[in-house]
Amino acid sequence: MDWLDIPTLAFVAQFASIVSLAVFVYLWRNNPQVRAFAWLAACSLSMCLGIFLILGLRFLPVTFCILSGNICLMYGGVMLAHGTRLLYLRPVNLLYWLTPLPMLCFTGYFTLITPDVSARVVIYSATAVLLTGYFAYELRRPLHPAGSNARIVLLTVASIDIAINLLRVWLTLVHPQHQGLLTSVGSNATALAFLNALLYLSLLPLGFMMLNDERLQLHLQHQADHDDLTQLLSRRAFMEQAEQTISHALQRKHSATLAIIDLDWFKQINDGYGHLAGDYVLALFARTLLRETRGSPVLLGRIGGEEFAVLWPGLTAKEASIHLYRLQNSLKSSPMEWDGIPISLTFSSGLAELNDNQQKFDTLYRHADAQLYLAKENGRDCLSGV
Ligand SMILES: Nc1nc2c(ncn2[C@@H]2O[C@H](COP(=O)(O)OP(=O)(O)OP(=O)(O)O)[C@@H](O)[C@H]2O)c(=O)[nH]1
Repeated sequence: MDWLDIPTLAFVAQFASIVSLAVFVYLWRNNPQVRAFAWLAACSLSMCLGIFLILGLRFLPVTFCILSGNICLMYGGVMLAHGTRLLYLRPVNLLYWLTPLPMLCFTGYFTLITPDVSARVVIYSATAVLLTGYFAYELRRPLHPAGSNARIVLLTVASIDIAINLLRVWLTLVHPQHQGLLTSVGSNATALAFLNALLYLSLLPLGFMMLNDERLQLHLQHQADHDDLTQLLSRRAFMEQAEQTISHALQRKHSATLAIIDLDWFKQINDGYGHLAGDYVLALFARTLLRETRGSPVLLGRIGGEEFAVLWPGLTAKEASIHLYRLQNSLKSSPMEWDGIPISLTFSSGLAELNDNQQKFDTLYRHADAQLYLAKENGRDCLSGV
């Protein structure tokens, strides 16, 4: 079969390793360590296959050039995927690492298959400039405090990398070599490829340092934003996030509903069964609240001792009340137990909906609070403001 030659096999192997990597990373996307190792494993795999297939042809200078070029592209990909995740403290957007894949495949194809040596060098150098430029562009976003030194290092490396690759493109265009598939390119261009690969390799320890740093930051941030007992948002975090959610809803002209929930006669639970029982009831109530509000985007917080807040972006008060009635029914149909003794628990809630008079979180909150007061006045175990 004519088409099944060594370079095609090399390209297919490289492509397959990238696809399997994509699947692997996607399946394990919640584990940053796995993502990093998956990238490295895929890099090593494609390097090994490349070495195996190309060394067989005994054209060392070109092997050297292709390997270093691919190393630089792969590590560019690693930094692109992990650099953004590490630096901006937000989950990896699939597009971040899918974007460079076609570029990497395209480059893989041209580095291994096209018969024009100069074209190969120009194409993969230009791709490297694109990747690095994209990565440097991503660095414009604010970093978490521990990342600012890393940002300087990364920007410096990215600038050097872009300069090296532009130089390679220029050198190759000035001294083009239109020869066979595996013929040596100019030694200057090869040396620059090696330099580039070294540059990216030096970034690896930095990448791992940042990975650990990010995990620590995320852990601390989670602790600061969540209430220990219920694992819901703390009052401060809820207020901050609710304000943002409200301004987004206003921009998009969506509705939003805030409910403040207060457990009824909670002091009696503490007095009757002890503080530990009170804690248990609070934690269990939070879990039930989570369960009964699942299915729609929602912000949940514990904003006081036995006071909770729920913000539903996109829902009217009537729609939001359906969740609260469900919660009420759930508490009644399966009462909590402490030491085998059933504890009946009810709550009162005040709701406020975003409308022409209530355009700010503050007013929404005050209105919901006033409604809660009415609910308590009306004998508790009811909703007000629907
Ligand atoms: N166990 C426990 N109790 C808490 C916690 N935070 C606040 N409390 C108690 O919650 C009780 C709230 O009592 P009150 O404000 O009188 O309210 P209530 O008894 O629920 O009465 P109403 O709200 O009027 O229905 C107080 O006894 C607080 O000590 C907590 O984290 N754990």
